Amino acid sequence: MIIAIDGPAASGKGTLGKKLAAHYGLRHLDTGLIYRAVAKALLDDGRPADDKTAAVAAAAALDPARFEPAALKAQAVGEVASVVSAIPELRAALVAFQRDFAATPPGAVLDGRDIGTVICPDADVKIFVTASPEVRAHRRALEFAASGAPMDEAAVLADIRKRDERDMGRAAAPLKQAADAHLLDTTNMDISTAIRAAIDIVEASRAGRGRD
Ligand SMILES: Nc1ncnc2c1ncn2[C@@H]1O[C@H](COP(=O)(O)OP(=O)(O)OP(=O)(O)O)[C@@H](O)[C@H]1O
Ligand SMILES: Nc1ccn([C@@H]2O[C@H](COP(=O)(O)O)[C@@H](O)[C@H]2O)c(=O)n1
Repeated sequence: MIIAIDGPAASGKGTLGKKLAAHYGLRHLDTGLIYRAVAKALLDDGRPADDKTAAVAAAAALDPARFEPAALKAQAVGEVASVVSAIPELRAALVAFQRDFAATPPGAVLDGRDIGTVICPDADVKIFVTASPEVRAHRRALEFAASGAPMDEAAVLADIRKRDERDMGRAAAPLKQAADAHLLDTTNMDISTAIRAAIDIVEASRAGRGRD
């Protein structure tokens, strides 16, 4: 089974992706980490975020087994990731890895921005998870504070709005809900309610097409 989860920044994609993968015994790929790793490579090398050649070279050198999520989750890395991810050549260079991951038994949950629309258009289940920008900013600010790197919530909200706009407005694989994706708005749901709702979506989809 392949489950595609897309949605805007800090909407809860990774949280749901991890839980669904554990629940169904699938592998999980947070595809945002890939774009963040390319962004970090450019930052470390002092390259501009729109350096196409350096971005494609960084993609070719990536080793997901060596990703350090804590460093990649920094706000500054996310900001550059949302610029670098608009480069069509970079996106093209990353397609095969993501599709191979999805196709490897026993199946996978991938979360990102273009999973249901571009990477896995034939996914068994597609979920588009969202929440209001204010709620997402609040959750992310709590997360930054808990990690020991507190950030002003208004600044987090501004960053989220800017990233959403870039991700939805770019020409290459923009963030949008696939026509056959189930919308999950978690604005008024706590984590356990959101997970239950996501499992209900998967179960309803499986029942609809005969369990696999
Ligand atoms: N329904 C929820 N209620 C409360 N907090 C939540 C909920 N869903 C996720 N969170 C929290 O919100 C924060 C962002 O969630 P998460 O990292 O899963 O989002 P994301 O969409 O994967 O983010 P990114 O865009 O960076 O990939 C985390 O701290 C997570 O614990
Ligand atoms: N499939 C994807 C995943 C991510 N991006 C870009 O990377 C940025 C960081 O992603 P997070 O999920 O970790 O927030 C994001 O803002 C996107 O620009 C992408 O384009 N496609």
